[in-house]
Amino acid sequence: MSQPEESKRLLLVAACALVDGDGRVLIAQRPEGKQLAGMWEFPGGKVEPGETPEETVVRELREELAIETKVACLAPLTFASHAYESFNLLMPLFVCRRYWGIPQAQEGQALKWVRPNKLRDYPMPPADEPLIPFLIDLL
Ligand SMILES: Nc1nc2c([nH]c(=O)n2[C@@H]2O[C@H](COP(=O)(O)OP(=O)(O)OP(=O)(O)O)[C@@H](O)[C@H]2O)c(=O)[nH]1
Repeated sequence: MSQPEESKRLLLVAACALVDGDGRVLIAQRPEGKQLAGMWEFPGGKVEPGETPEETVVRELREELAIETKVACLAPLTFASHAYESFNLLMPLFVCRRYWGIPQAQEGQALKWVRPNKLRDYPMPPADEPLIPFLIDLL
């Protein structure tokens, strides 16, 4: 059952477009069993209490992809604001070109490096679609 508008919570999620030397960005496929399973998304996750969104990205890149980066290596690009049925999502999107290690899926998720103008070939959560033109412009 959908919740009335006024009781929807605001969920803060921080996400990152990792960029390689060829100007491609990394997307990851949400595993089966999760909400929005099969959709391709930017690495990231919920901002935990006490964290800055940048710290969330550094942590999530380590947990999901086993790579290291630094807060100083994250540049804010834009944000997504989307009303899902049960929550309102606010998702800053950072760009990261400097990181250490080769991304390897730590949670069984498929990974793909994609040129921004090909992102529309991959089904993404509805919140993500408005982000694509910003990446096309940047890269
Ligand atoms: N990481 C990420 N999350 C996104 C994107 N777009 C988008 O709508 N989301 C939503 O933001 C939330 C991210 O939360 P999450 O990844 O930490 O959580 P999850 O659903 O995997 O749950 P869990 O980690 O608690 O099991 C999900 O509801 C996800 O659908 C995106 O590009 N990247």
